[in-house]
Amino acid sequence: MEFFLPLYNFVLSTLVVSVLFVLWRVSFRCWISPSRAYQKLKRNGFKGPSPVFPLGNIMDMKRAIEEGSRSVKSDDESFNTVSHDIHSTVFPYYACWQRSHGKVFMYWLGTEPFLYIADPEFLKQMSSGVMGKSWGKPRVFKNDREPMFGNGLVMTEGDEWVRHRHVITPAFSPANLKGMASLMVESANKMLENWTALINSGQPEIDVEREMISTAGEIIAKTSFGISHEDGKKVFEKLRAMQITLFKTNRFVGVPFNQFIAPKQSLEAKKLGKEIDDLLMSIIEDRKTGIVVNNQKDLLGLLLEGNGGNGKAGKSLTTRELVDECKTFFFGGHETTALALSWTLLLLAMHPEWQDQLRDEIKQVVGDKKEIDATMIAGLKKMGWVMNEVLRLYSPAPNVQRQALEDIKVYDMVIPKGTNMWIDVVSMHHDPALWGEDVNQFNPERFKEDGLYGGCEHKMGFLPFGFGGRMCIGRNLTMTEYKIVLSLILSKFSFSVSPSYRHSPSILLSLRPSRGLPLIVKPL
Ligand code: HEM
Repeated sequence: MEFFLPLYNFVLSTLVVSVLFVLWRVSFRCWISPSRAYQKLKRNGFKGPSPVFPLGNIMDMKRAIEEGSRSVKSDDESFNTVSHDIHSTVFPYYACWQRSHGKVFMYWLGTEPFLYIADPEFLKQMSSGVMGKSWGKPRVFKNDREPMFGNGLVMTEGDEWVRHRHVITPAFSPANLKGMASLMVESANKMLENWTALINSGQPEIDVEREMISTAGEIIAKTSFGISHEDGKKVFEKLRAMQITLFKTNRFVGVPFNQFIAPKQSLEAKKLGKEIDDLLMSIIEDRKTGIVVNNQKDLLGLLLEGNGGNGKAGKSLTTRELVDECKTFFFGGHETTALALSWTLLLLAMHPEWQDQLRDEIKQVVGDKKEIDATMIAGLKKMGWVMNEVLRLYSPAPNVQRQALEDIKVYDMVIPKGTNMWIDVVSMHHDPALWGEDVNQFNPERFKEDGLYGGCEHKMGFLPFGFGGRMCIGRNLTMTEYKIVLSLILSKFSFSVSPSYRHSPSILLSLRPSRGLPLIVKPL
């Protein structure tokens, strides 16, 4: 017995030390480190709602959402009137905190500090002198969205981001986008044939949001990695399933060990992520080895050409990186564009005079040619104003995020390294101080004289595609797709708001009509 005593003591003390170590790590991550960050932000003059450990302000946010939905019953009159004054509907907690703390304050998602910004001048001061590569992306979202974006462009940082952006940018050149236009026309025409069949069968009410998501999904899958073969279709379906798994659940982002709150969903997302990676990996390998002889001008083809072209180490992307970029294009690209088109159809349905104006413009630009092509895009000026006005009122990307990778000085305050930033685009786009008293009216003409900023009082007040070096890489692709799809729709159909439409914009990563967008569609 005495022989075993030293071994027993050793095992026991190792166990105690290990437990103490784990406890220390947990309390450092969950308590000590956030408390230090809290004190530092407070010392620097940043105020905000008081957080409660370990949920931060999450319960306040949930309460504000519940109160908002309780105050609007489904048969409520307010559903039948469409108000574009949406900030307090989609972000009730920020609207409430703004009233007490102004346009810059701090709040907490679990144990993660966030600096909320809805003041364009503060944003300008904060970002001047910080290069694209010096911004981080909130770690808490990187972990959470890993199965969707992997280490693709949206999430990379530092020199890695520079390398990815440098390799990918040429794929989005105007010449390459022109090559993709025919894929867009093809998918849009397929959708419109389907509409004609529905209308002929006596169903003039069409949920245009569902239609746009599916068509834009097909377009982005074609333009990213080619959907023409069966594998492409499978990827597309799995990518959609993963998005729904990740964003339709209550996951307490920012709360330590939150993966154990919805373990089934976390595992499901991981499983889907792995299946998508395997499918994309085999598509890429087939292209690389020439098994699929492909002269399609999709983004993957262009990136592979780029890779083969210079072949320099560090100037190309590995197969793993290409997989992540294909996923990033899909998620970053299809829903945002589809929502821009869906909200446009709603606003045009409410303003038939703008449908007429755009139809006249399309007739002038397309002339006696049979159909729109990429060379005509630039001529559709009024359509450009409409697109900007829709992106202002219903910005599909309702926020932009950053993380400070080093201390950042703004006026006499310091934003400490590690602080996350949440830039509230919806608030700035609906701020009467920036846009005037008609801020909540649909008025595309505000972009007539000032095509870039729509007469906004501050150049950082209109940010549908973000800002600085990290601005959206797909904005020209979106513009091309938007104008092609909208021109084809307007040339063949007119539309009005269905009596069954209920106006309920809400956030599910992007800003979407949560009860669909039924319109009554008529052939011209
Ligand atoms: C209406 C359509 C779109 C909207 C509103 C939109 C909006 C945005 C926003 C707000 C950002 C963040 C910018 C920042 O952090 O400053 C972004 C980044 C990005 N977008 Fe888009 N986007 C759209 C379409 C697309 C498309 C079609 C693609 C690709 C095919 C795409 C790919 C990306 C990528 C890869 C990034 C990350 C860029 C980087 O960090 O360097 N987006 N987008």
